[in-house]
Amino acid sequence: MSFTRPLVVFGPSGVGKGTLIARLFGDHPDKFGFSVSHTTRQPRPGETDGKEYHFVSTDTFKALLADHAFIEHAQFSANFYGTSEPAIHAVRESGKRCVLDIDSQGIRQVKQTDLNPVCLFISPPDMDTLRRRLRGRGTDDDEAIQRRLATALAEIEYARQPDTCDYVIVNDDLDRAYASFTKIAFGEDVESDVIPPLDD
Ligand SMILES: Nc1ncnc2c1ncn2[C@@H]1O[C@H](COP(=O)(O)OP(=O)(O)OP(=O)(O)O)[C@@H](O)[C@H]1O
Repeated sequence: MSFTRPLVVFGPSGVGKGTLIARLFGDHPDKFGFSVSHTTRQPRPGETDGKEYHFVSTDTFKALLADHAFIEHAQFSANFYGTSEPAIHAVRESGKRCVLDIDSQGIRQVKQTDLNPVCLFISPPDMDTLRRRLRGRGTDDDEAIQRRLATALAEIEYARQPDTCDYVIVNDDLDRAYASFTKIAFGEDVESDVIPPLDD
């Protein structure tokens, strides 16, 4: 029964992962959830430890990191963020399916745990569409877009390796992609798309 397995969604920046996940969470708030990350940043007013984040000191974070507690971690400005295996299990224990939006580095690590994730690659129909979505989103300057596109090529290459993906969805038409995404999220066995050439 794949509904209980964490759903790992990955794909190049700007392909539409966040859009699909936000729509799924909006439509089914009681069925899906993100895991609660650890962070060294200070709580903002209204934030509760264990709810938005597990707030920890830098020393504690580094000790957890040394103990291989995180399946992925990142640093943004001076703050560390990490996703722990127990935090992912906790989502399932609350009766929801855990959805993870992580990069290929994180996936390699998740695959080494006993989390047994379902891996879903969201592919652009072509690279020109990806470029246009990144520009259209308006959150990055040209240099940042170039960096995201360079990283995209590595993510796509990883996705093409045998045994990386359980499913592929080409995010061409959003409603079509979302219909497949919903089925996979609910554990239905759908026919996977094929990653296009992406050589433009
Ligand atoms: N099928 C689609 N057709 C047209 N535009 C889309 C489609 N899917 C997403 N978009 C648009 O593309 C842009 C990028 O989408 P989004 O931010 O969800 O990407 P992402 O994969 O989550 O990126 P990141 O990894 O950088 O967070 C957004 O402006 C979004 O509205």
